[in-house]
Amino acid sequence: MQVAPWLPQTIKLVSHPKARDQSVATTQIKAGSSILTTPAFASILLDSEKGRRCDNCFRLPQDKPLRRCTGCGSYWYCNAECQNVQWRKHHKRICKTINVFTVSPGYQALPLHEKHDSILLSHVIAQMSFSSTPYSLEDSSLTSVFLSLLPHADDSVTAPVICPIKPPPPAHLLQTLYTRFGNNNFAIHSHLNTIGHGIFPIASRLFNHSCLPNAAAKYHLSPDQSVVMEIVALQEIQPGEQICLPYLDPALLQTRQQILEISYGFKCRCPSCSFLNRAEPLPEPPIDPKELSNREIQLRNFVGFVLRTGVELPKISIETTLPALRCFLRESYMADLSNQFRDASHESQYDLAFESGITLLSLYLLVYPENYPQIGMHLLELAKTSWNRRISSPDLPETQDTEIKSQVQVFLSAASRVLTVLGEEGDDDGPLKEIAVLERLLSEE
Ligand SMILES: C[S@@+](CC[C@H](N)C(=O)[O-])C[C@H]1O[C@@H](n2cnc3c(N)ncnc32)[C@H](O)[C@@H]1O
Repeated sequence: MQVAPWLPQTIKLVSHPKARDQSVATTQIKAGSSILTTPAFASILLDSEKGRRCDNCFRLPQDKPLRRCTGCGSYWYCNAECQNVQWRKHHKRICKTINVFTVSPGYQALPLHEKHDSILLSHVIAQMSFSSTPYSLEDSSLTSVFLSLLPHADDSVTAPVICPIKPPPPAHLLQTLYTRFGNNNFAIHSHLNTIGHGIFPIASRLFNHSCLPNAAAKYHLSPDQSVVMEIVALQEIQPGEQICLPYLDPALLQTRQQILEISYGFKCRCPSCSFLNRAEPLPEPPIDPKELSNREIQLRNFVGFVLRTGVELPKISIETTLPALRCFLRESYMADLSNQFRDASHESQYDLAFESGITLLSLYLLVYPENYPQIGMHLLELAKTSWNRRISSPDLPETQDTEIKSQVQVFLSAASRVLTVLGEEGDDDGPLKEIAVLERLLSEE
């Protein structure tokens, strides 16, 4: 069988009973290794990021303010290079029409996510119009891989209106492209904040979903370039093992199965979903505050995060959750706990923040797979909370101060260990840099 030129050597495609194909490792892949690096076929910034970031490379302004396209005033760039790259890629075809289009009733009537889809589809069509044979389906390898992707299971999805482009595309092309959007496109993020949407056809072709993924996507924002996606192994992957990505946040414990069915057209059978289905109906968390607090202590002991320097994070699977603790496997409980931790940290209620923060960490360790970035980001938040407690109480007795200082160190080293697996990504000043600054300040004391 001929091997596609874009297939990384560490992967082979084999058939999957429900998802056409699956990618399996041909060799052992170490945690933190790069599995695939692939450029965006097309991308758009979220509305909320327009004017804040460069429309080409998605970077925040560096030393000078962004320059606005003088033609339409609706696209912003860091410099002439980025503007030229995007002009040649698609902007030349839409610069004159985009403003009239985005105030038109047809565009205005679209819900926000379809507005994003409409602009992304406009970018794809503008790109394809530049070909020597406009709208050729074999135009480039990314075009043909994109068109080979599985369409959305619901064939009633209809393409939104797009910006007028000359020459006009054949009507069926919009629909052919759009039926691949919902179940294939990616949210582009920087340090877990979504900043845009993009089409990365090779990654879509290769990776199925799991709520316990062994790999994750990160994005590189480099000067004068479109966004590049990198898929990184979160754990050691054995030869023959399927490589999966999370299509959504696995902490959406109750809604994720429905979202996967509606948006992606499949029932998730990962070990975590199978366990949750078996565990239904979940018991309610205790109403009595004392009883709730005791049960939370039981949860923290069960997961076994111990605040000792150099401690390894416990490896624990959701499937082992004791019946009495299953009441906590609710996304609403996790959301409330996360708000409680954030509010208590902001309001300097450090005991409450510490307790809810450790309970939340215990749940993250149960729900997310090993080295999942959310775990590392939360450990960094815990470190910052303990840090703030120290600096806001200069008169703490020395033993207590030493204890909190060592807490900060443990949280920082655990955060660093987790986040180093995914590595640097997104905007320049990321969590790994923050950790390095805090570690330096601690060591200089
Ligand atoms: C991004 S594509 C994945 C690539 C696909 N395996 C292929 O051969 O092109 C997403 C589609 O793959 C299928 N899929 C992905 N993960 C799945 C899973 N865990 N179980 C069943 N189907 C899945 C669904 O049809 C989904 O809409």
